[in-house]
Amino acid sequence: MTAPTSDTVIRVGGASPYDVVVGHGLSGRLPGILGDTVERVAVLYAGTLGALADPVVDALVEHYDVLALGLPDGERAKTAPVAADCWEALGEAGFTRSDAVVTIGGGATTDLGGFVAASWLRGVRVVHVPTTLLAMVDAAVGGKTGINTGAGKNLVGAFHEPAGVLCDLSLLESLPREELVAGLGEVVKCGFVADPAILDLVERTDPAAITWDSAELRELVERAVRVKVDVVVDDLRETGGSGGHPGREVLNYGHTLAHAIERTSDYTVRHGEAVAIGCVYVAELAALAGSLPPGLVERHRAVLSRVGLPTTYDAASFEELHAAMKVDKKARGSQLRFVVIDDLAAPRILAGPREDDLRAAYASLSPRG
Ligand SMILES: NC(=O)c1ccc[n+]([C@@H]2O[C@H](COP(=O)([O-])OP(=O)(O)OC[C@H]3O[C@@H](n4cnc5c(N)ncnc54)[C@H](O)[C@@H]3O)[C@@H](O)[C@H]2O)c1
Ligand SMILES: O=C(O)C(=O)C[C@@H](O)[C@H](O)[C@H](O)COP(=O)(O)O
Ligand SMILES: [Zn+2]
Repeated sequence: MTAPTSDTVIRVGGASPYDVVVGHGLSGRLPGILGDTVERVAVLYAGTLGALADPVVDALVEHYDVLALGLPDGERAKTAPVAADCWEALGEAGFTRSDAVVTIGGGATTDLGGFVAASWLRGVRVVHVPTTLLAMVDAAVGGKTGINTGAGKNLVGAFHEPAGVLCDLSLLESLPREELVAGLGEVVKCGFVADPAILDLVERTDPAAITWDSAELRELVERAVRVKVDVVVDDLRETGGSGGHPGREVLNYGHTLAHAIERTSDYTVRHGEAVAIGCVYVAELAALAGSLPPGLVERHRAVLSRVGLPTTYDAASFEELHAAMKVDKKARGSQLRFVVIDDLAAPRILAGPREDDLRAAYASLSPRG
């Protein structure tokens, strides 16, 4: 299949509407999004990705005073000292409320850069240019920003919606295969909680054919972005859904265990890989609670492993992971809460599952039990 050449514009409604654009070669759209009241633009980019950031900076210097700030790679960017360095640089350059931030990188960069934009002068405009599949379908969209602390993942942050998101699929050409596969973890998550057509597409496509320039990848990106957009327009700040739907928390499917795995592995396990393991875990938990048929648990394993994602884990004991899960933001007091599904696209919250079930679900995917 050949991907369409025109851009797809997905509108995110709400109090501060913006567009997520999916296409190829999109940096020319930046001035139109930033507007002509902006004088200075800070480009916060993953320092290893200078070759991707340079053309964007070149396009911006024709219109603005540009401050380019290279960040540590990956999760090492999501720390308080890195945010503080950015605040210092913005202060020295005299950034005001009419100036703006552009982020270029994966989800770690958009999370850190989004947080800097949210906190500088209590909020300046930010446009995200995601360079990983995961950041295109998830991290750059929806306004969640944040950093990690010693106590856990994403524990400090803010909701700060971008002024625009440019998903330039051509930027994925240099993305290592294992990073593209990690992004599919969040895509498949969207398939289970909201859009089963994603699962059908992944199951009928040769995984090797899911490449940066394929029509299949583009359809997966657009479908996953629409899932996220539909959720965040109704529950931007994660205060809850209606009619039994978990609201924005649905996007946290698989994330309670995932974040515990990331933290206890010192972030050596990729986020998307941890999400894959976490999705199998909550499927097992839902089956133990009697709500998810065994066939759907196996479908989790099959579709995730088909694209090369892990569905087992043995690098930590249940006790270590259980302790780490307690700092999850969905927890209330000492009660853990999980997003589970009762069927495809039928999510709900499972509050306070029995510790025996938590342990048994882990034993089903780990020899460490
Ligand atoms: N805010 C949200 O809503 C949200 C949603 C999902 C995930 N996240 C966060 O996103 C982070 C994970 O994001 P990620 O998977 O993009 O990881 P990442 O940002 O760590 O990037 C992964 C690696 O890919 C490299 N890379 C990025 N783009 C590249 C390209 N085009 N070519 C070559 N190499 C490239 C990076 O340098 C890095 O080494 C986690 O911190 C997670 O918590 C946030
Ligand atoms: O946007 C959301 O809401 C999500 O939960 C998307 C997740 O994929 C993402 O990993 C997010 O950063 C997790 O948020 P957290 O609140 O659990 O830290
Ligand atoms: Zn995630």
